[in-house]
Amino acid sequence: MLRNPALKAVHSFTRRHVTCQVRNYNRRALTTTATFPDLRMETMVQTTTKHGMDVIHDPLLSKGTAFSLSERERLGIRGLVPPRTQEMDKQLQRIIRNLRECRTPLEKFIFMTALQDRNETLFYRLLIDNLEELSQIIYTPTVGEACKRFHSIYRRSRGMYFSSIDRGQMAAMIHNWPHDQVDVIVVTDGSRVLGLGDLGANGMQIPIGKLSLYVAGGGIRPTSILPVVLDVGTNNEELLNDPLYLGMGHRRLDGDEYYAFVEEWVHAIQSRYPNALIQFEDFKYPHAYNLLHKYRDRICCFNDDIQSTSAVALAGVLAALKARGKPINALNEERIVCVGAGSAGVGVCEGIVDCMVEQGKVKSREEAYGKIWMLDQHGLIGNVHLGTADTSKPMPIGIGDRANLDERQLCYLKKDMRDRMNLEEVVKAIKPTVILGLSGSPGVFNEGAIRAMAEGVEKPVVFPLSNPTHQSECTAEQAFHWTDGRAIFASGSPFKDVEYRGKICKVNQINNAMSFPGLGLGITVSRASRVTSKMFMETAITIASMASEDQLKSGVLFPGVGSLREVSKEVAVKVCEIAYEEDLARAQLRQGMSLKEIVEESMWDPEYVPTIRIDGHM
Ligand SMILES: O=C([O-])CC(=O)C(=O)O
Ligand SMILES: [Mg+2]
Repeated sequence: MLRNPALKAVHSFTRRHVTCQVRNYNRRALTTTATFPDLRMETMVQTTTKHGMDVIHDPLLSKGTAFSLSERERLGIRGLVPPRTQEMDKQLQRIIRNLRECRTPLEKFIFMTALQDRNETLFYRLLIDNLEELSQIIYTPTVGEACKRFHSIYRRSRGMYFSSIDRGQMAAMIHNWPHDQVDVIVVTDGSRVLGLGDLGANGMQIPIGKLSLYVAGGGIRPTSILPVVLDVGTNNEELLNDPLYLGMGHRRLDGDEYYAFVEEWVHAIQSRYPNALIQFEDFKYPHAYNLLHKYRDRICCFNDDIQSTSAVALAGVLAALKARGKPINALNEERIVCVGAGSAGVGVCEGIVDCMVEQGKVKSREEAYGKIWMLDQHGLIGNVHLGTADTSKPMPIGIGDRANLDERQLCYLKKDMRDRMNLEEVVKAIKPTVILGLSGSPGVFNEGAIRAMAEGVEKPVVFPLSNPTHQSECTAEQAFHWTDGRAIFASGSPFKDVEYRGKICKVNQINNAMSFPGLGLGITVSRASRVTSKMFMETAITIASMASEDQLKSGVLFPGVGSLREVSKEVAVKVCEIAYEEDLARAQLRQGMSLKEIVEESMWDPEYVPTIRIDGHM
């Protein structure tokens, strides 16, 4: 039956499919070698039951103008695309030329989305080959603008929406998703999108953008990802009053109703995809923490804004110690100011505290809390009994209410300092060595504060981490000018390097994108059942060790987003190691292969593979 050498080749790769496929083509007398000139002994193939226009309109199958003649023949699309078969490099030339003609980042975003909707292989090739430039379009910062405008630039559906009208139906609905294998799910309720606040269902662009980076940076398969919005309503008046808004037109569910909604969704996911990693994204404080606390020991999940941001910020601080010529286990010698007390602020500080405790140079957790001064939108979390500082000019930072501080935030309360001191007062009083911005409030790192900081330390570590760019606590230019070019600088969104008095001052980007694709890859490869704190701490240490001595000296803390695949590989290997060490891995290790080889081999690379049609009744 398998006389044809090409069919034998396929047979050795996907026995089940090809045996069936042979039957199929036998019936149509298409078993000559000529039908499969593109298949060789070692050829990878993808199979489909689709035919004709359905192939062309499926972005996971479509190759646009790159279908070979024999593929056109066997997929029933002969004559349905222009006659010349165009290799991928030619397609890329055309795409790049068109992309360059887009005038604004948002136009580029719309262009990239359209490409993703037509041909995912080409989309990911383009993205991977131009990661530094294009991650700024499909991800931070442009994705922020795209979220705000989601309901007006909406073209085609992607991902799944679970909304308040779906209660009681979610377990059935999850079966509408077309793929049986899902490895990574990114879910948001749109309540705190980047530093932009409540954007309701418009937040969908965030899971889509994050998952595109999972594929491009972490080598996860595009068929194995699922972006999700939990549409529990919105409190954004502008959206509620906009007749074109696409989400539910009621205010947010809260309290028990909210948690019951999420619980039903988790059950639905678990019923179909029990092994999938769930990334909670852009949930407002304290829901973000409460959900993490509820689910982290029950399912394979993490919160990106709390845990990944924490890992990358810690990586940045550790690398900054190295750049200053200090050992990385001297974290306890730093004095750290954190502006922002929401999920990211508290998450980052907890990661630093965990690390100080792990390094063994503090006697207690309390001592570690003492090295961090936290400010919320009213100023320092200090001692009300000592009086409150001038509140006539409240700091415009963060969301939330000073009166609602919880036990996580109160750990940082400074008993010996007045409550609500402003940033400059705090800086003058404690002379910090590191200042972190996780406030979502632009400009809060003001000149007075940063100049005062620079007086007390040779190389001030200035990390305004809020996103997107216009929410940053200060600009790179400001940081270098106010510190005479001495700052070690990193921001959440990209800035260009700054020239200051003839010297090029290096800008780093500390974004959780450096962490989550590698983490997801490690979890997927090892089939870890849980995501643990150790995985994040080791991720931080791994990333912090990636820059060379020379790079550190020049102010580069670690490789940029352009090297995301290399960073992700290292992180994934570490995460796998921990998964096996902690006895959480469910994948069998393969004999004779190192973890690094297994990770490398499992990374998906966008290239066209021959497509063959199979019988739908397999
Ligand atoms: O999306 C980003 O660029 C980083 C992030 O998670 C956030 O700011 O919420
Ligand atoms: Mg986020």
